Amino acid sequence: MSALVSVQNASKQYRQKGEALHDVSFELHAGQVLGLLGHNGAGKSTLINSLLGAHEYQGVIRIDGYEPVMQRDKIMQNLSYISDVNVLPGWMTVAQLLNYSEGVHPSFNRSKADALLGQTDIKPRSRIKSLSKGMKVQLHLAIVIATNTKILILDEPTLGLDLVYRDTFYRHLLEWFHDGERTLIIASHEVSEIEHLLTDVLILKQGRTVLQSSMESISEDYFILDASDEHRSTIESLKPLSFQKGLGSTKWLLSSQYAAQVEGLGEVYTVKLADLFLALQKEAA
Ligand SMILES: Nc1ncnc2c1ncn2[C@@H]1O[C@H](COP(=O)(O)OP(=O)(O)OP(=O)(O)O)[C@@H](O)[C@H]1O
Repeated sequence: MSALVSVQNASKQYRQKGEALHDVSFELHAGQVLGLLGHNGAGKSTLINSLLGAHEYQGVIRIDGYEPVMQRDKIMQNLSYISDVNVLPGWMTVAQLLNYSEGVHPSFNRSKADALLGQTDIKPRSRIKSLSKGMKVQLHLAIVIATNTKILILDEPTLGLDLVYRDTFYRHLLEWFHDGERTLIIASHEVSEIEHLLTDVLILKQGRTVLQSSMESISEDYFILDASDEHRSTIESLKPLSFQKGLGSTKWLLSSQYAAQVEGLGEVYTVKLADLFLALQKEAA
């Protein structure tokens, strides 16, 4: 099965800023959900804009076999993008946008879009600019779902949405995702919110990859040890990635290569992606 997204040694230099992305590589096949993580300025949007063909880059990128800048019309048939910034045309009504989508996308399933919107408070006659932020995101997702896209990129999709909207958004997203041969890239700062959705993770810092792994390997490669402070110096010699002090004990984030050496020293827990994300941001600071 060929990759839906293939990125080899992608780099990007902005004229005024210098290098914002350095030598990033990954591949995504159907069924994979990649979490693209990094603090502000890490290079997430730069990478996404390269995938969308929005700017020139160095390296080789293929979206469903097509090169994003030269073959943008081709990639847009199977690639959709939802961001926190409002990209829907505010002057249109919901019905006009659906008519338009039906006109430009041959595979657009109007009855699917109508059914999804029927579950929301969004009315066909409403102007898009009069919708709340949460409603706009729901509308955008309904259009993406009805367009039957293969590759979806989400850039902080739920920023500013309340918990109920977030929950509905991710529920619809997952139902749609599991209903076809698709891949998903989710860029976010909200690690704990998306952690359970991911199959893979790519963490960037200052344009460079600091962690690239499947979620399965993360729990195999790292663990948390909650140990009494009498063991502090033993554990410190094992190069912990981070630690969190509690009352009389400390939680250490350790690499699995040291598992045998700390046996019996305390309680062992599975590592959360959020712990690892924070530790790596500090470590490489
Ligand atoms: N159009 C541009 N021109 C010049 N520099 C840019 C441009 N866009 C981004 N940068 C710079 O490139 C670096 C990476 O920015 P980018 O927006 O890709 O990060 P990000 O991970 O998406 O951050 P955030 O989470 O804050 O959106 C930053 O130092 C930023 O200032």
